[in-house]
Formats: sequence, structure tokens, C-alpha cells
Amino acid sequence: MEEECFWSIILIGDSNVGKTCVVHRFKTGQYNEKQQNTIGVDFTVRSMDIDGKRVKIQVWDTAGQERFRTITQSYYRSAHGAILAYDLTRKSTFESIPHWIHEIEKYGAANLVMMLIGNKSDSLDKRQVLFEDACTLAEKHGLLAVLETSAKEAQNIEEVFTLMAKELIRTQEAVKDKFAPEFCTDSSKLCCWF
Ligand SMILES: Nc1nc2c(ncn2[C@@H]2O[C@H](COP(=O)(O)OP(=O)(O)OP(=O)(O)O)[C@@H](O)[C@H]2O)c(=O)[nH]1
Repeated sequence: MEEECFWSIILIGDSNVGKTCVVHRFKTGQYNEKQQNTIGVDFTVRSMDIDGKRVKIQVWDTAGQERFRTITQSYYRSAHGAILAYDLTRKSTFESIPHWIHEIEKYGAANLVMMLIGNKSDSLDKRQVLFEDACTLAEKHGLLAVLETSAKEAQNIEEVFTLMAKELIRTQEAVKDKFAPEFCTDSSKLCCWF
């Protein structure tokens, strides 16, 4: 296995869309119908093997509640990727996505990779957001991808993080090609040498 690389991914979106459950499923493989809302930001770390490379993913699970906005904004700058989450059974959470994109554009790094997830795909009978509408929005804003997920039924959770990690590796290699060999010689966060 090649050298370990470290990426920070921030998870944002309205309260109760299921961000914590998605992260918990990713970390433990379990579904925990949790009761409490996130306060500020929670950290989770997991290693993944991507195409023969060892990748360490740190996920920052942020509070969706408005009152924590200033705390969560302070984490945007050092994230390499952002997963924007809505609840596909609650349209208002999808309508908030342009606001979350704006936040990332305002406070995040310029080359940050963004993707969209519509969580709770186990409840399609209550669907309020069409997948096509999510794709249109994602294309308009130049997001990497849209995936419908279910933390409850473990649908597409692994795929979300794998896709994000692959894109981060790809963009890093593009940067490396541009600036190698001097550019990637220290242990700065943006940089990891395979
Ligand atoms: N049906 C269904 N319910 C889910 C799923 N994921 C989460 N939930 C439920 O949605 C509710 C909110 O989940 P959380 O993970 O706490 O939501 P959050 O986005 O982290 O909320 P904040 O911490 O306030 O930002 C809980 O009652 C979960 O059980 C899912 O995939 N399917």
C-alpha cells in the first residue's frame, strides 16, 4: 500500500437532513437514529483504500441550526471538499442548497470540491425533490456529482466518500503535474506525495 494521504471534508446542510447519520454510517457501518442535534462541529476520521492508495478522510459534521453558523463557517477555509446535504422528503432543505453553495464560495478555499447528496432515499414515497432537479442545480453550480443516499439503509454512503476522495486525488495530481517537483515537498495539508 502506498503512502497515506489526508483530506478534510466538510458536511453541510439544513438541520435534520441526516448529516450525522451519514457520517456515523460511513464511520461505523451502523445506523443510529439519534435524537440530538449537532452542536457546533463534530470530527470523524476514517481511512480508505482508493486505487491502491491509503487515504485518511477527516469528516467535519457541522450543525445545520442557524445559531451555530459562525462556528461552522470558521471550518470552511481548511476543507478540501464539501458535501452539501438535503433531505429529499423535505423540499425546503433543497431550496436552501444555493445558500449553502454561496457560503462555501464565500468562506471556503477557491479550489474546494463540492458535491450534493439527497438523503433519505429509503423514503421515496415521501419524495418532494426530483433527482432531475438536483442534477440541474448541480450542473448549474459546477458541482462534482449528485447522489441520493440513505444512511438508514446504507445506500450510496461509501460511494459518496469514494467519489470525493478520487476527485481530490485527481485534482491534487493535476496540481502536482503543474508544479512538481518542488511544490509538494513539505507536509502542508494540500499536498501529499505518492
Ligand atoms: N428515513 C431516514 N431517516 C434518516 C436518515 N438519515 C437520518 N435520518 C433521520 O433524520 C433525523 C435527523 O438526522 P441527523 O443525522 O441528526 O440530522 P443532521 O442533519 O445531522 O441535523 P443537525 O445536527 O441539526 O444539523 C433523525 O431522526 C434521523 O433518524 C435516512 O437515511 N433515512
